[in-house]
Amino acid sequence: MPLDLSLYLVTDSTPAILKGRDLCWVVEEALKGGKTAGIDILALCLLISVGVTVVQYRDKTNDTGVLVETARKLHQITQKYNVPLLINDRVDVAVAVGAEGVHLGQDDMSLKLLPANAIVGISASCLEEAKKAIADGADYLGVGTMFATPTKTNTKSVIGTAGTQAILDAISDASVGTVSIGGINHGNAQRVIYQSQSPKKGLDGVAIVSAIMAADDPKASAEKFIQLIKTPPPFALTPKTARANEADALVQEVPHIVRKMVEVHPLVHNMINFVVANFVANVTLSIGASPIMSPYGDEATDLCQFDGALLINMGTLTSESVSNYLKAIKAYNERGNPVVYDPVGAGATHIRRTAVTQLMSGGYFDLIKGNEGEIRQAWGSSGVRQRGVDSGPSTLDKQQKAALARDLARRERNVVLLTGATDYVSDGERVIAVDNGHPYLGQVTGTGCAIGTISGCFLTAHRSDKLLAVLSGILMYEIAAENAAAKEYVRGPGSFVPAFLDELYVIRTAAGKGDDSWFAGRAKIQEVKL
Ligand SMILES: Cc1ncc(COP(=O)(O)OP(=O)(O)O)c(N)n1
Ligand SMILES: Cc1ncsc1CCOP(=O)(O)O
Repeated sequence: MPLDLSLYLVTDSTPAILKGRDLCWVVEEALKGGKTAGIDILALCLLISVGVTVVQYRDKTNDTGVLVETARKLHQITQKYNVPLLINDRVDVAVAVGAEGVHLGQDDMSLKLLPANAIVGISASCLEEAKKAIADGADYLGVGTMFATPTKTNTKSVIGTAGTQAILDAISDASVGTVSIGGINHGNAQRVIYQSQSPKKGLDGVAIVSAIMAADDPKASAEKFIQLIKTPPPFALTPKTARANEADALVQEVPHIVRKMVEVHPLVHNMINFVVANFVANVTLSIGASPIMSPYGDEATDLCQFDGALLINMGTLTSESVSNYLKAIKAYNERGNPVVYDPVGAGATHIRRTAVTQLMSGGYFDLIKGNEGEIRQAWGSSGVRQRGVDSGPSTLDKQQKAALARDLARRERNVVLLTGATDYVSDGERVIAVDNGHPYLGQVTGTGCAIGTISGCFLTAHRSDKLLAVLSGILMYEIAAENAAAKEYVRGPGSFVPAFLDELYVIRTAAGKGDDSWFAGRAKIQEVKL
């Protein structure tokens, strides 16, 4: 029997999950997936999996007699679908019913009783456990716990996608299979797979308990998982046809996108550091959008209903910030609204480095924006040490910066903006270098943070091409800075700030009237070919 780990169902017999339904009925529904009645189920499921591909019978409460009886019934069902049945913890039960194998924890029963061809899965929550499981002969690893879950509260550790990726990376030479388990649902399954991917090894599937076993329609739930797993999410935007000069093509669109943003008048929910909040609110108003500052995660449930963007800027992190951010990210992700992440000072302290990992494995960011040190930290480079929030001396040349932005965007299926004298923005396919702006921007606190908020405004207004949205925001912003710095009364950062707000307002007013002259010939952008 083939071992396809793509959609791995772990059963649960507790009343809260089964809700009065028969365990075998739920499992059979999940095995059927979307198979149409009337078609020869066996023939069909051999051709294409549309339901779960492995079943693990996991029952922590019943006695051995019930376990054997239930396992036998389940086995009759799984055999119809040519899907392996594995038994959790109990090698003796697996042997008694002739199940295809077992799933064991690190300290569970010995394998001696099992036939040689039995499938053996072993749980692994860290690298040492993964290595031990491989040495013990595991065919696959149950890697987790991915996210905290009420289904199993006695988990050893919650490792997220970053922890999973580290394990996969370290065992990339082993031919062992891997599934992730813990808190996986329709909203995060794709992200779990692509964020956990290491360069040489990725997950073979996801293991699910409640999102199928407790679903009102287990068949539909399994089918939806299969769809999500089998169709990789697109990059933030893959250009439909490669264009000879991507930068020229994008430039033509920018004034329309700025007009659109002004018309939409987006709301941005800022979870932003207190140093820059006032300035960023004024910048947002000047471009014709609407800011709200709220560090309180529970408010996101209401605020995300306005279909604006969320900005997470961790410039003044506190002990409560991360849990508040995670609540807000979840609310916006579930609603499908844009989320921008500015990992300010990401490499400065151990706490910030940990926060980056927690946040990046806890949700999806449409845009990650930061200086070189921050983007390297988000990528997971070791040894990034920022002095405060500054990037520190650059260690990368232009091509390397462009490649870093592209690779992070490619991995995260999003857009990455690496800021500096030249900005690099990438959606994993295209990389555009932007040379607009003025050195005064580097002399005023908050000018970098405001780009996160501005990007949120543009991502809200223009959702079909995230790279173009972010690029339009940067160009509006940096051209306004150039215009402000050119005023004869601007002599330094102090006089620059009011002039800058004015120039943002001037562009916004022109765009609102359909006048694009502010943009003609001003963009200094080029595509970076890697
Ligand atoms: C596929 C898969 N992965 C991990 C587990 C957890 O197993 P274990 O650590 O033994 O915990 P219990 O399931 O015994 O609570 C699993 N069951 N399946
Ligand atoms: C058995 C197990 N092992 C680690 S988490 C978990 C339960 C996963 O349940 P759910 O898919 O409902 O989060």
